[in-house]
Amino acid sequence: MIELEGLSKRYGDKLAVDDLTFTVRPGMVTGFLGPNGAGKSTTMRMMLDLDNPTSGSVRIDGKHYAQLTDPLRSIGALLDAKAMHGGRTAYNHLLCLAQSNGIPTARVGEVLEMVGLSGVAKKRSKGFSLGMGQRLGIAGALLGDPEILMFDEPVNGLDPEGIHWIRNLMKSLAAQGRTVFVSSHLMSEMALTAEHLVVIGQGRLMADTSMAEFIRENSRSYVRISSPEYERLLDVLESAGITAVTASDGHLEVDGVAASTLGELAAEHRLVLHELSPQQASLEEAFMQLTAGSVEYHAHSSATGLAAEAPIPPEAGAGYAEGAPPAAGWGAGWERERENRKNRKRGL
Ligand SMILES: Nc1ncnc2c1ncn2[C@@H]1O[C@H](COP(=O)(O)OP(=O)(O)OP(=O)(O)O)[C@@H](O)[C@H]1O
Repeated sequence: MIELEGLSKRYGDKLAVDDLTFTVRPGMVTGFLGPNGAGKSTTMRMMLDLDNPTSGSVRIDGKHYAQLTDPLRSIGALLDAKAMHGGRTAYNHLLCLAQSNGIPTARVGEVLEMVGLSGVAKKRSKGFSLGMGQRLGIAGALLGDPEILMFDEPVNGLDPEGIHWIRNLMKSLAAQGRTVFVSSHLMSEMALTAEHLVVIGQGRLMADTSMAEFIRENSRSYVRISSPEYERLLDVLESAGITAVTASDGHLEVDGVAASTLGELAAEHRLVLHELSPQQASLEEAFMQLTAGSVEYHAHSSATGLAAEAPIPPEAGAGYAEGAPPAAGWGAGWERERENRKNRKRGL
């Protein structure tokens, strides 16, 4: 278990980490998300005592990092795969780590085998590809067979087979009851790997909740419905008091009504339907929705004619941090369209 309490880090006038309090629990993969510059790496460095907090504390299974006798036996981490002595062979790099943490030499061969680097064990790591470097970093994290593992962008540079491997590795480590804390910008990957999420923006805690809850709270779910009798479908829906919005591809989108209710309504009016499908947003959409107000570095999209939605306050739900920065309105366009339709109906 990793416990953060009031953790803050200031660099000059920049508050990189702002009063973070959360617990990373064993038995599951916890994803650590945040836009660029949100403070993820700084937080992870403080967890490993590589940076001193300005205030607050981190406890690793109840102890400060400095109190751990052989740290690699308690917490293994992959932070920066390039942060190793390139002149050393993969084997010697791991051997040095093992010897400084009282880990038996035999474990070096074991972890090299686990990460698929046995064949290059005697090669200097400076000749390694990005993916090989990541694998060596992961071998270092696994070396002490620790109960807690932390990975910063572990799939960076890995090929599809490598990504699949690390995903299964993290899940199996968590299934063994270990604490697994992982940051990644690859949302699709995170959605497949993490069960719980901690999200930060501008150094502040924005969410500490389950993956399912996070997506549910930060996305719009609706039903796509289409019929060859478009106008009649619209009339049927309107007469039932249901607002539908026409999507750019000509389908109708209905918010807040179950697909089964819509199907029964269509059947009652002998309407042929070509599509009736409930839609749920992805983790990526939910993440962008929550963090839209806290993104520091973003490209301008004026060249493409795309415009961002105006921010509206998020609806706070369970697990959401008080005072989290405002998110852009996921349903703002939808609400506008609903108003327009009402106005058209009133002849405005
Ligand atoms: N050593 C440092 N000195 C000064 N400022 C720093 C230092 N390290 C980080 N920062 C600043 O602190 C903020 C948080 O940086 P950090 O690298 O922790 O973010 P991150 O969430 O890991 O970002 P990314 O996703 O881009 O890796 C940034 O504004 C960064 O510029």
